[in-house]
Amino acid sequence: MLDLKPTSLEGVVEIVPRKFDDERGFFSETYSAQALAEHGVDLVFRQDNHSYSEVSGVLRGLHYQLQPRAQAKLVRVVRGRIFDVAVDIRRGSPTLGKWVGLEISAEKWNQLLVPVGFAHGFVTLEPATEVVYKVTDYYSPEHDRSIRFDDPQIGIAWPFTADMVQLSPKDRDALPLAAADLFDFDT
Ligand SMILES: Cc1cn([C@H]2C[C@H](O)[C@@H](COP(=O)(O)OP(=O)(O)O[C@H]3O[C@@H](C)C(=O)[C@@H](O)[C@H]3O)O2)c(=O)[nH]c1=O
Repeated sequence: MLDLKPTSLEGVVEIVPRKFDDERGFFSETYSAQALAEHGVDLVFRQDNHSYSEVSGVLRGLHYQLQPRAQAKLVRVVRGRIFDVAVDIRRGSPTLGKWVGLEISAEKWNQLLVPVGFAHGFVTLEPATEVVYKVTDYYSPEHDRSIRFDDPQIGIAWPFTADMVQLSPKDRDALPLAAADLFDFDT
């Protein structure tokens, strides 16, 4: 049982799994292929990822893998909070370059589904934040790409200014959208 909420970008959806609280704590099915299929989401996930960020303001992104190793992602937070972002990077898409961002947290128990064709990134809003996400293909460094998180052409309203965030060297050297390898709209 889960709730599916559309966002302003078609295909990017917020998912809220049911959570059963009781005197011991809670129980929740955090992923059910069947429950997602009932909502028309038919994906095969092949890898689970878990990242830990020590401080608030750690920004990872905007990342994607090119075809044929593209990944859809199902993102959740088991500790702390993030501002999670998906950007449409499909050439020919009516929403090319548009972004959607929302808070994903352990407290809200929500998830973000980022389809193939979108770049993904997040910034931590609390220290010791742990993000756990499923991806539909294996990591492939040759296909791995990063787009600048602060590309003015995209204009993401991050909750931190660029001088406040902590980036990896790869993300510091990322290309703007205009210079990036994109997807085709029909992929
Ligand atoms: C992403 C990834 C990284 N690694 C390794 C490579 C590197 O040595 C180390 C850290 O990698 P990165 O700096 O790319 O990690 P990170 O910046 O956390 O990358 C992640 O960011 C978020 C926003 C995403 O959407 C993910 O798909 C992924 O790109 O982990 C793997 O072994 N498997 C993987 O799937």
